[in-house]
Amino acid sequence: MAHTTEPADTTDTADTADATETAETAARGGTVSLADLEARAAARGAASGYGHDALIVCDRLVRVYSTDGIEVQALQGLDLLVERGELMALVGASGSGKSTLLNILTGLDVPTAGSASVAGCDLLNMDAATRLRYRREIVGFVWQQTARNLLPFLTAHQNVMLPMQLRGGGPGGRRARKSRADELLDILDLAHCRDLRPAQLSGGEQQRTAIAVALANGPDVVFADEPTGELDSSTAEQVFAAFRRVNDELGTTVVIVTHDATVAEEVRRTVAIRDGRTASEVLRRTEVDEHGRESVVAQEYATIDRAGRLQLPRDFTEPLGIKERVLLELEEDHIQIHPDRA
Ligand SMILES: Nc1ncnc2c1ncn2[C@@H]1O[C@H](COP(=O)(O)OP(=O)(O)OP(=O)(O)O)[C@@H](O)[C@H]1O
Repeated sequence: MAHTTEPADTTDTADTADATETAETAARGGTVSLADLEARAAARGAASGYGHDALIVCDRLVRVYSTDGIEVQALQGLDLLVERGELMALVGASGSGKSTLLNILTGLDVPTAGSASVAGCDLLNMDAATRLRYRREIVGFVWQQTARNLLPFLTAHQNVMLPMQLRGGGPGGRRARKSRADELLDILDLAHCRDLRPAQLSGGEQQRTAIAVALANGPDVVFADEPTGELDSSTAEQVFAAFRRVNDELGTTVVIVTHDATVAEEVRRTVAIRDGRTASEVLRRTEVDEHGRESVVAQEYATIDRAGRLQLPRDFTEPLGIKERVLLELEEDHIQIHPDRA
């Protein structure tokens, strides 16, 4: 086990840059206005802020549902950073808060407290027009149910064209839209399905067409909710391969949300959600040994939230009978956690 660290604070560097700039301005005989200083302070704040360069930033996200006077805390201060270009999965058991988080990230719901932004869009403060643009252009979706992804009376090609037509405009007009739809169907190995309707496609072809639809307007990120939930394992493997290709070839960030922990074998980073918080992460990387042999190494990390809390995974605590408290010992380069034997 190891823990993740937060991005290094860049305040010192920014301070030095400010001082240099101020000295240069003085040397040129100029004056530094209050507005200049305020703008620099704001830039410095943004540069050193939590997840300032991440594509998706969830900071202490809370969502409370109130029904008939009963409150359910679906998200309890969830922190999450996703970098641009990642292929990652969010995994959690039923009731852990996955759908609640997904609804917020896709602009369908707003959190009760905390902050969330995707590609610089503040999800708590979007007017109706911005929200519509966000859902059309910034994010793409692939849902578990095909009926939610594809219109049954349109061909695969027409389904991919539709989001571009709804958005309207764009360089090159209809001809450019048609060729983008063909290009996406090609990337997803669906050229042979171009003129077929969803009912004439296999389950895997339908979900790959759904990925092409999600990519039509060139979104920054595609969210996929249990995209392989209705597929057998070999078809599911093809769909994961399609996500990897899209991520590699188009650089689109992909976030897969699922209850199935085996998804960790299909993506580079898996973040586990438990009780409305991010709990741990699995990172996979390829290592090459001295004989040139490649092997995939997966390591599990516990996440430390913004308040400094660390959740220990149940598979670690249960065998040792760890319950209310643990004994901590700080060593030179690590921390030891012992069961409370007092
Ligand atoms: N509209 C709602 N009103 C009241 N409680 C809700 C509502 N939606 C979700 N919840 C509750 O919030 C918690 C998290 O639910 P959520 O649907 O986000 O979990 P999930 O991980 O997506 O589960 P599943 O995989 O079963 O869909 C659960 O306790 C759920 O009962």
